[in-house]
Amino acid sequence: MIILVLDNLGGSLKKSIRNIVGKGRISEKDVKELNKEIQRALLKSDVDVRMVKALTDRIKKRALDEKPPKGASAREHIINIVYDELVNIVGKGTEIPVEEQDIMLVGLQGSGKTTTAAKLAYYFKNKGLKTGVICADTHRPGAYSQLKKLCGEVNCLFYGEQESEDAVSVVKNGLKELNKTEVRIVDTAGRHSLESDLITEMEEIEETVGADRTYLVIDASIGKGVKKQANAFNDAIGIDGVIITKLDGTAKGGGALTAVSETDTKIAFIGSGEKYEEFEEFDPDSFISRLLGMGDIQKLMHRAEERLDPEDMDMESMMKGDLTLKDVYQQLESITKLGPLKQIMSMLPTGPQKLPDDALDITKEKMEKFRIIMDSMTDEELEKPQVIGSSRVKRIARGSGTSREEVNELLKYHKMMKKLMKNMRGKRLPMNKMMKKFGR
Ligand SMILES: Nc1nc2c(ncn2[C@@H]2O[C@H](COP(=O)(O)OP(=O)(O)OP(=O)(O)O)[C@@H](O)[C@H]2O)c(=O)[nH]1
Repeated sequence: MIILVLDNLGGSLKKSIRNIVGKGRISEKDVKELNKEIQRALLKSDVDVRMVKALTDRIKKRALDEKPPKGASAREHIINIVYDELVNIVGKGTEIPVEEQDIMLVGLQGSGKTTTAAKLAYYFKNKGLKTGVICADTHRPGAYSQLKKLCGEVNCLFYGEQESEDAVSVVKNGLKELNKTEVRIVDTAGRHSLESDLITEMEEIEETVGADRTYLVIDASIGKGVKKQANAFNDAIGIDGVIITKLDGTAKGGGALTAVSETDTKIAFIGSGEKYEEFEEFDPDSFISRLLGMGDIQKLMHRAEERLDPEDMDMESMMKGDLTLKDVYQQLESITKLGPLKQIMSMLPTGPQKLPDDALDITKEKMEKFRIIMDSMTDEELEKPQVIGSSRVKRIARGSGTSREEVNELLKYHKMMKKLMKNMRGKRLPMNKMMKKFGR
């Protein structure tokens, strides 16, 4: 799952959007306030200042000039505008062709190219294409063995020449050697700055490979210097897309966004860990939907369809009547089938309440424990958990061989779910309508 590039943006933006309620038309003051939040958050995330200014100017102009479409509230209208403009920056869905191709990876030293080469190989191998990787990094001593080892783990072909200093010749030989593969990935040497001899070598490799796709690999935490770098790579060999790595770190991500905008390309993939599986296609839609707090409903629904029997997830009944502990247990059980509860919650448009992080950390073992605890409860307690005071907690813990903390934890879930359901009920919308309303 994507870690938000613009984590900073999420909370504050949601808050200002939430403030625009019940209005037919957006005021200049509303836009100003919203734009201030957007600017503050984006600048904190290291997005280029001119880019931020241009974005918020466009948002302001459109918000004040354009009339909300018929039937849409001012709030929906502004969400759409912000959404559109953010999509304009990160790029609309990038298509990753699943076909025979030569790929070249370039980037600054340590940006994660070598790791990404293996991740890409794994990605295409999983799509059923025969994949090979060529190590054209003849500068860094450890590059050859690092890539060879990674290719072994991913189980794809590898070509490299440990002793060679001539990257262009290695690439030529590698392409010949791997001519039976369908996807060939060339990992090049990292540039720590843009030395002219390395630029020349990169141009020569690009000519030799005749790459169908050249990806600029960027460390997510890269700051303002990215603009110059991205332009230099783009001028030298032309960039078709950006791969952002290390999104699992304390990434701000603004630098990467600037690179995308500067080179007029799109984010193709994102990497969020050292392992080769921690890599996925960039999905701007879900990224921005969640950023705006609209809930990634489509994804959730899709997953629900994939993994659940329809009767497993009866959201409407969850919202009716009083929740018993048995209901909570059943719902927790079906919801956890969808994925980690925390993730699910982040996808649902549940409104302003914030759930404690640890409360969402629910595992199979925990579910088993809850079941045991509930076995020690009377029918009355199961139907009306509010009757359970501290002496009953003690008794239930003793009876079930668990601790009082564990019993209280189950009761905490009950309270939390009840609150959540109440909140949804407050919207007076049946779930399916709500999905439509928030889904895109
Ligand atoms: N946490 C995390 N670490 C990553 C990710 N991608 C790469 N790394 C780590 O970043 C470090 C540098 O990655 P490399 O793949 O060696 O980088 P490189 O660009 O090939 O390096 P040079 O060849 O020196 O230019 C390694 O320790 C990787 O394990 C990622 O998505 N998340």
